Amino acid sequence: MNRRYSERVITGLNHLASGKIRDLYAVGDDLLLVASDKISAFDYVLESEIPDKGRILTQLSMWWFRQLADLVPNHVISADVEQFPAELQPYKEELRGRSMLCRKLSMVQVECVARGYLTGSGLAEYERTRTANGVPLPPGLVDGSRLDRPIFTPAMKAEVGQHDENVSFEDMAERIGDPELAAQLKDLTLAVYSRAREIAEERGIILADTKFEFGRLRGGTLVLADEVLTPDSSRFWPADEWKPGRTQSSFDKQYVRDWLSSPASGWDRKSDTPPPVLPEEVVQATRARYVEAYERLTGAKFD
Ligand SMILES: N#Cc1c(N)ncnc1-c1cnn(Cc2cccc(F)c2)c1
Repeated sequence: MNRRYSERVITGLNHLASGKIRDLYAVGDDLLLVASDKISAFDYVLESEIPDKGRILTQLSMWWFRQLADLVPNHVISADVEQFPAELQPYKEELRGRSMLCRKLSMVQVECVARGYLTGSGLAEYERTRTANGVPLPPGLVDGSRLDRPIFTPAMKAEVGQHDENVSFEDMAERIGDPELAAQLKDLTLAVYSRAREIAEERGIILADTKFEFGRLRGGTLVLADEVLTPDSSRFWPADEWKPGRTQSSFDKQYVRDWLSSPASGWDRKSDTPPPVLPEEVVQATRARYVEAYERLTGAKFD
């Protein structure tokens, strides 16, 4: 396992894997997803942590799973540590609010991305070919353009630390060897994104794009996995600052990006050096943005 994350791993639990921000453990036949307070920016996982980020994003995921339950089943058993198995009870204060006990799935090896707006890797391909994952798009689109209808832009999962490979729908269908499943992934991804985008826009937040992961239960049912519709798996933009033709302001990471890009940080993004520790005021302002996103979307106070 990558040494960088070793200090985060809860010794005594059966650790399976670590992503940049989260850790995965085996608990009997189930899995435990634990979100840290780490934050990434400019493709680096920063040394600084954002207090409560793991709890805020886990509780946001749980809220979205409940909002979407009529559209798609999900893998969550419980996010209440009081209901966790006995072997987890010694760790319950460390796990409280930031962990989800989930059913172990046979994961579909596709990152199911829905885009309602053009930016990032989708924009880069469009600027070269006027397509996104091989899908022709209208002329004249710019960074942040809202698409007439959301598009499905799948990616094949890459090794940790590498970027996923954007592929066409047809290529994805061939590589998973199941055209029916490919069509189901596309339909579900677009339906769930469309519902979530509406909910977010009613609350002044643009859900520009998002990445879903799906897996199958033992009986074959396709369910929504991983975390969903958080600022780590999606691009959240403040709707009142949206202006196509420029880089949009990130709802949650703009303070971090601006400070790291400013002379105050002393950091050169083009250098191979990792970003410096964040000033406390940037940490606290970023925490406040995560709390604001949670409270505006769910209508509940974060406590
Ligand atoms: N969700 C889920 C899931 C499931 N319900 N069943 C089987 N496998 C997974 C699963 C496998 N990789 N990941 C991503 C991942 C990697 C590293 C750390 C993380 F927190 C998360 C998720």
